[in-house]
Amino acid sequence: MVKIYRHESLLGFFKGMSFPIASIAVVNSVLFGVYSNTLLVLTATSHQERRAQPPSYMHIFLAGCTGGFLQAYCLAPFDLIKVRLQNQTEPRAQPGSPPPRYQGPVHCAASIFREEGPRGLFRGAWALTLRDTPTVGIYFITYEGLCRQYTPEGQNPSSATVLVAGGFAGIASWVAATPLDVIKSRMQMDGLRRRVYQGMLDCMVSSIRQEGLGVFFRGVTINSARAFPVNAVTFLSYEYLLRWWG
Ligand SMILES: CN(C)C(=N)NCCC[C@H](N)C(=O)O
Repeated sequence: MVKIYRHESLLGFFKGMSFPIASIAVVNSVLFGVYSNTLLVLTATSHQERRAQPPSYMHIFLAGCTGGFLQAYCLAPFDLIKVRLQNQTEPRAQPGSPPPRYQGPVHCAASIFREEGPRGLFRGAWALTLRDTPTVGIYFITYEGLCRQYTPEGQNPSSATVLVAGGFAGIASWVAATPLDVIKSRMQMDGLRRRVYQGMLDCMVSSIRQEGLGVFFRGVTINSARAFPVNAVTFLSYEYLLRWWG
């Protein structure tokens, strides 16, 4: 934090934020929409009926994985732009210094499109899909498991339970996702100047060789600290919106 502040001032902490904000509504709608509808197909029970007839953990996991798989494709271009902007560490343009490579999210998207073609916007999408498919399954299983544990049978979970279960679901899924998150971000940065990795496996092997197994847990603390409040609020909104409109 001190280094970012010294090098890039307060603005450094907000780098690449506009795109995630623009994408978050779309990506979460796809995730929760696909999850709910897959569960509906698998169990033939609506959200309201699910408290009386809880779905099995296998159905919850499968519905979560389906949601994770489909959301990864919507997320891929937004996530790529965020990673490219966050890794651009030149200080803000000063008089006389050359402008940064990407001048903002739209310029970044246009440059990738021009230089690498439409497929360039999906660089790292495979790693993202592998990261999100199982870990979103874990996300929903943790949430449901904790809610059931702390809610009397047949009742809706209280707001406090939803907040805590949502927060821990976020942490559990991010702990599981961090190894592939590291690889995904390296694949997304690869090709910016020259290609370093032959593919995902090569990226994993050379990362372990150069930095040891600890590389797979880089960023896990900050990911978890962010995951708790974000996912507590996400699940609270989801539960309340479904109760009002369901
Ligand atoms: C890659 N992982 C861990 C997940 N996709 N988890 C489920 C949703 C996470 C939530 N949108 C968040 O940004 O924390």
